[in-house]
Amino acid sequence: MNADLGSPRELTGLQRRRALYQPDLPPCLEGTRVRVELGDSTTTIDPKCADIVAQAFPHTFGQKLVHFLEPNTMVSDTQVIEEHPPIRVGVLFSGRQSPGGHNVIWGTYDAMKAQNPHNVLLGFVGGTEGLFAKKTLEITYDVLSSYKNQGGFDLLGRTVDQIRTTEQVNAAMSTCCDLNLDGLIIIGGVTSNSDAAQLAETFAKHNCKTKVIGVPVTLSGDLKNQFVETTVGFDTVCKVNSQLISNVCLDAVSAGKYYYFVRLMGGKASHVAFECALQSHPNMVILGEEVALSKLTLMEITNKICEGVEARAAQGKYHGVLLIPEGLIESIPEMYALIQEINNLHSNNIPEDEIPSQLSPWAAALFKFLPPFIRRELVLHQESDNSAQLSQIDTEQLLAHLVEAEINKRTKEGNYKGRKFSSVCHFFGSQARGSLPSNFDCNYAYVLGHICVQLVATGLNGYMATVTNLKDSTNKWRCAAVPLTAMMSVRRHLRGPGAVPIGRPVIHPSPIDLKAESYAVLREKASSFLLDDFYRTPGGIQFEGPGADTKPITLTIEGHDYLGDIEILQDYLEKVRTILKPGCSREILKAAISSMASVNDVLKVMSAPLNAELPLYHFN
Ligand SMILES: O=P(O)(O)OC[C@H]1O[C@](O)(CO)[C@@H](O)[C@@H]1O
Repeated sequence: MNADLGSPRELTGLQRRRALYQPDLPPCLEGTRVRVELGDSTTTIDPKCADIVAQAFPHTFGQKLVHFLEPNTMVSDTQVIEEHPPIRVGVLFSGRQSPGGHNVIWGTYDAMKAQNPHNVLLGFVGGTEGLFAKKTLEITYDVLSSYKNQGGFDLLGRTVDQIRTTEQVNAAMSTCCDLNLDGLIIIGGVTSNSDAAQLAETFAKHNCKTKVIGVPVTLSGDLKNQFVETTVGFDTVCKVNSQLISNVCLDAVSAGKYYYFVRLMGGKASHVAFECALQSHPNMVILGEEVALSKLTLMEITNKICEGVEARAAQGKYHGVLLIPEGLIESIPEMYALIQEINNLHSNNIPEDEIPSQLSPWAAALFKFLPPFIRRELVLHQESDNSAQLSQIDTEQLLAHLVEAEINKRTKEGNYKGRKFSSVCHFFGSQARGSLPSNFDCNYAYVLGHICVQLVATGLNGYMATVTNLKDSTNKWRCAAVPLTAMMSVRRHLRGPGAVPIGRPVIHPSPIDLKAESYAVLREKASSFLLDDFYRTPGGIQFEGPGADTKPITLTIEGHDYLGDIEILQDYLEKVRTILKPGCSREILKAAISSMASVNDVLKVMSAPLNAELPLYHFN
């Protein structure tokens, strides 16, 4: 563990200014008389798995949904927390670094101190290992001061995102009992929240008083379902990556000689690559979900890219930008089968260097076909969820290598008459993960921290803190909590009616919905993206001024009551265009903004449409 964790740090001017930013709270969380309503009982996200989940979680399955009420709502069946006896809560970063994580802790701290100044918040230093080893740091005003609205997870750090074995669960339980904790807040993605559910169940079974609450924090944006609209960190990571991608696009078109192959972090699902494509308009993006659906082979993907290269060469263009998600490699059917074999060998404790010789003849042939660097990366030890280490597999280099070989072949055969193909490869991962969080992530995380405290105070166990209506301004956000078991399912062997569920219930990463409106928007633009160099420059994250409160494009598009009606959008856009002239004065801008339904409507209009770019407006 790093000895510097949690120490006060010297902040730059920008960091100091960010530390002063005060996230907004929705009305339902303001004041000390927060009202909580219990709603319908839950089953699971996949009704076919309900029995299995119920059996695995007899103490925590089927609990009710929880809503936080607006201060003036008249409802009879509500719980108003009048008195707040002092509570003790522990918090840890279980998942991977994601911008905004610190604000969950800040929100928790503020809510606890508002309830009762004697409340105690303990942070576990070093994530799960700190939890097992009872290594804590008391969170105080001073400790927090240099971490508010800041990137990283370095207030507490993290180790392995895993609380799963009996030994680990028992260690966590004895820590919570010894420290007399009323609540344990686990910050992380699908894996961490699945483990949180297991811990909640075990604590309930053993009458341990600690209530376990999960918080959806992961840059991957894949903890997404009917209850969770997005995760903390996704917005920031997409904004930072989109800026980097757009820089690379401008570089590519300036020199006119390279193809940039950019792989983006984001786990198994392609949400980050998808959102970044909508924000920066690269020439091509290949989503893992599309490849899995069409069962495209490695060679078919290579040919698809080569066709794009040829089409651009026919227009005299020898540059381009291609985005791929890190999970693409696992979506390619033959690679998936190979990776599964490797995973099985790992599970049987076969050492990395012996894996190649133990593969089936079919898998061995594919393995041999791959370039040596990919072979080395494929056999690396597994992630905590026993899957391949996607961040370590240079799929962008593999594709660049295969495309080059194919273009050379076509050139020799006389089928490609353009210039030589050249590529530059990048992996954009931790560059974005460590960023200062956007206002959206700062607010979202801070609000989630507040919700966690109310859940612990209400005595709820095995819940995830959630916020919906995120596409709107903070004062319209709806705060809630959902039993973790309601998000669980069991993977099936085969698709179709004969499918047999296998494995233990967990919260699975959600793939991109290829029937969603946002995906239709992307596909509609695909040929223009490919040929027209329709690059978009969203710029760096804006912390103040117009643009500071923009939301992820996918989140806004899927907010149907807003963007579903394209005519309303165009109407707004027209209004903005006529009222705001480039370089207009601050007064006109203010008047224009207040004449709109809300500031957010204006900002959404300015940020969301793909085909209707607005000029930049400057304050005079
Ligand atoms: O930082 P680590 O431990 O290498 O983890 C990397 C993984 O974590 C994530 O950032 C989030 O799950 C993935 O996108 C990535 O593959």
